[in-house]
Amino acid sequence: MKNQKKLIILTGPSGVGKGTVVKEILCKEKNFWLSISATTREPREGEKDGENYYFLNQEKFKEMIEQNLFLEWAQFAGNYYGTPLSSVNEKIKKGFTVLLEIEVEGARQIKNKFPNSQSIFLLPPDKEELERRIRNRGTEKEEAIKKRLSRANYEISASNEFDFALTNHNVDETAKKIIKLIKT
Ligand SMILES: Nc1nc2c(ncn2[C@@H]2O[C@H](COP(=O)(O)OP(=O)(O)O)[C@@H](O)[C@H]2O)c(=O)[nH]1
Ligand SMILES: Nc1ncnc2c1ncn2[C@@H]1O[C@H](COP(=O)(O)OP(=O)(O)O)[C@@H](O)[C@H]1O
Repeated sequence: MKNQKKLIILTGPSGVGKGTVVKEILCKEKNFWLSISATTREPREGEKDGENYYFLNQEKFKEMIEQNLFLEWAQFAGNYYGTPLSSVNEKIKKGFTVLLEIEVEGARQIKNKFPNSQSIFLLPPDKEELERRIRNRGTEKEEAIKKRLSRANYEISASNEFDFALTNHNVDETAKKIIKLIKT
């Protein structure tokens, strides 16, 4: 992968608004492409295989790890998540700016492998707002919410490891700021 500047990492705690902001960015920028990750977590209502994620069982996920088919992978809140290598390579070759919406461990792996990639950490306005956003989203059971919130402290404390840290107050403004960072 030569043009690593076209590889953008968007990270930050669960519920901060990564997915929402990425959607807004993709609406505004037609030359950007969001990598579709593989995961062992159960699909949420309305999520489609091959669209939101590739939903795999653990056996298949581990097989892919052994075959070196992931650019990075990590465990998060009891499940595996990973970025499939081949589609990212293909899109970069075609000239797309590739976005990876991933948690902190995977973000570190990408930073180490591709020093020219750009990394952006999204922060919540405060902890109470983060919890409100996760709860109001209404997609998780209490146990999964607790796991995500307890992980959030650790993730937020890693925010200074990344190239930029932005507070996600407003979706449209955050999307615009990220596009500007990527393009300058
Ligand atoms: N390392 C890594 N993390 C991922 C990947 N795909 C998604 N994630 C992250 O895994 C975490 C959990 O994702 P998800 O279960 O969809 O929950 P949500 O963040 O609460 O919407 C989030 O921080 C995602 O950004 C991936 O391919 N690799
Ligand atoms: N700037 C914002 N202000 C208020 N609510 C937001 C904002 N960004 C995202 N949200 C809401 O917060 C919840 C979590 O957002 P989501 O994009 O799923 O987060 P993540 O992908 O980081 O887990 C969603 O219900 C979303 O609509």
